[in-house]
Amino acid sequence: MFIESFQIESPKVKYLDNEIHSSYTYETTELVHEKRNGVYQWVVKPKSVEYEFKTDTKVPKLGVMLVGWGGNNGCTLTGAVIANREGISWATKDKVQQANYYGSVTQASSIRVGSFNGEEIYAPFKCLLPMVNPEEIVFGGWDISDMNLADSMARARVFDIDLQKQLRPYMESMVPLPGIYDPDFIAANQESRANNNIKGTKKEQVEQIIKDIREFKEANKVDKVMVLWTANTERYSNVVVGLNDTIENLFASLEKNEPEISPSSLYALACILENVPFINGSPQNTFVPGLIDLAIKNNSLIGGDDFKSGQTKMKSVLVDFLVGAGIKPTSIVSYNHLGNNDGMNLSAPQTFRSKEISKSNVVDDMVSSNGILYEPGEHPDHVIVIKYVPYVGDSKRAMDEYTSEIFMGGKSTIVMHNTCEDSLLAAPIILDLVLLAELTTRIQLKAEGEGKFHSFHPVATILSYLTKAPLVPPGTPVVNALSKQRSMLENIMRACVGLAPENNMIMEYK
Ligand SMILES: NC(=O)c1ccc[n+]([C@@H]2O[C@H](COP(=O)([O-])OP(=O)(O)OC[C@H]3O[C@@H](n4cnc5c(N)ncnc54)[C@H](O)[C@@H]3O)[C@@H](O)[C@H]2O)c1
Ligand SMILES: O=P([O-])([O-])O[C@@H]1[C@@H](O)[C@H](O)[C@@H](O)[C@H](O)[C@@H]1O
Repeated sequence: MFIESFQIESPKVKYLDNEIHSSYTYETTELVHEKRNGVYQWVVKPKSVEYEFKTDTKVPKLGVMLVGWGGNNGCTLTGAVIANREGISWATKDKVQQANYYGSVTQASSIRVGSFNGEEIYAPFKCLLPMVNPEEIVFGGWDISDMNLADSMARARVFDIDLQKQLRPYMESMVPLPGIYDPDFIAANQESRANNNIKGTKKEQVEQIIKDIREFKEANKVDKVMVLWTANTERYSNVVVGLNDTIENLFASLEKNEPEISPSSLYALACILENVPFINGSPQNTFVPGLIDLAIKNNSLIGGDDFKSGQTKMKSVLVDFLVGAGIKPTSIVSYNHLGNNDGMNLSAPQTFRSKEISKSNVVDDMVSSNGILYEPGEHPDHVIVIKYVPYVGDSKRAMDEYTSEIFMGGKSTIVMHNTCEDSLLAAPIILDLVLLAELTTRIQLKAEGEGKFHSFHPVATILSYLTKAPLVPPGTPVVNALSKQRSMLENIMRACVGLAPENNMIMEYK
C-alpha cells in the first residue's frame, strides 16, 4: 500500500522549529588480520558507533546555474520543470500527456516505511527530509552558444512539438551567459557553435565566473546557488607534478595562464573559491588533485563524475545481480549510437576516451568482490563502442551483450536493446544531483568521540547513485553497484530522522 505522508514518533528523533535532530547507532564491523595459534587469521568484530545528525529544515530559495545550459540536457530539464510548475499537458499521437518527474529518485521513487495488517507500506522518497521544490528553482547558466533556450529546445528535438509550443514563451527569454571555450579540450566539430565566449586569461575567466554567480544570486534573490556541469565532455587533463598536483601549483599555473587547465576545472575553481557546490555531469577529470585539495580545504562540496543514466546504470544492476548470484560475466560489450551534439562531440577520439573510461570502470567493485569467480587481477573483457549517427538525434540506441560462465561449463548470453531520448534519462538525474547536494549541505553530523558537529566530507560520495564514476575522497572505496548506492543514500537519510536502515529482513513474518 502507498501512503502520501507519515510522522515519526521515536525517542531517537526531535522535530525542532528549524531543525531535525536525530541519534543513530551505526552498526558496522572492525576487521583485524592477526596471528592466532601461529596462523594469520581475519577476525571480524561487530562494532557500534553512536551518531547524532542535525538537519536544517529551512529550505532555501535555490538557484541552479548549469554549465552548458543551452545543451539538450540543460534545456530539457528547464522545460520539464516549467511544464510541471505550470501544469502543462500536451497532445501526443497516443494520448494527452501530463508533465511528470519520472526517472527522478527524489521526485518519483518511494521508500518502505513498514508493514500494516500484513501489507507492506510505502511512501514518497522525498517525505524523509525537507528538500527544495523543483518548481521553485531559478535556472540560469552559461553556454559557448548564445542560442536561447526555446531555440535550443527545438534544436534538441527531445520534446513533442505541442509541448515545445507551450514552453516557448517561457524559454525564449532565457539566454545563457558566455562560457569558457577552449577548443583544445572538446571536439573540433563544436567550434561552429562557440559564439558566446568569455575573453581573457584563464584567471580573468575564473573571475568572470565568480562575478556571474554573484550577479545571478543577487538578481534572482536566491539564498543558495549550485553549479552543475552538463556541457560537452572534455578530454582528460594531464595531471602533472608542478602543474595541478597541489593547491599551490594550481594557483601558480593559473597565474601563468597554463594551457593545460581545462574549462571545467576553471568553472569548478571559481565555485570552490565562492563556496558554491560544483557537480560534474561529464566523465572528464575536472577534479585534478590540486582542485580536490582546495575543495577539502575550503569545505566546498564537489561531486561527480558523469551522470549514470542508461547503459551504465543497467550494467551496474545486471553485473551486480550476476556476480551476486555466483554467475561469472566474462565478456561485456556495450554499443550505442546516437545523433545528438553529445554524440557528435564524442566522435572525437580524445573526448570518447573520457567516456570510455567512465563506462568501463563501473564493474570493477563488483568483480573484485568475488574471489570465487575471479582470480586476483582477472576481469571480464569489456568493450565500449559509441557511434555518431545524426539521423537518430537524441534517441540513443543501446545494444549490450553480456556473456557469462554458468554452472558446469555452461554459457549464458544476455542481449539487451534500449532506445530512448538520452536527455530524458539525464535530466531527472541532474535534478536529483542538485536537490540532494543542496540537502546534504544542510546536514551536520557528529560521531561519538567527535567534539563538535561537522558537515559531510566535501567530496560528496552520497551522490554516487547518480554518477558513472563516483568521485570519492582520496583513499576511500568506490562502490558502483546500484542497489548498494541507493541503499546507502536512503539509509543515511533514514538515519537523519532516527529510522534504522532498511534491512529487508521483515522478521515480523518469519
Ligand atoms: N544521457 C545523457 O544525456 C548523458 C549521460 C551521461 C553524461 N552526459 C553528459 O552530459 C553532457 C551534456 O549532454 P548533452 O546531451 O546535453 O550535450 P549537448 O552537447 O547537447 O550540450 C552541451 C552544451 O554545452 C555547451 N558547452 C560546451 N562546452 C562548454 C563550456 N566550456 N562552457 C559552457 N558551455 C559549454 C555546448 O554548447 C552545448 O550547448 C555531455 O558531456 C554528456 O556526455 C549525458
Ligand atoms: O549513461 P549511459 O547510457 O551509460 O552512457 C551514455 C552513452 O551511452 C552515450 O553515448 C553518451 O552520449 C551519453 O552521454 C551517456 O554517457
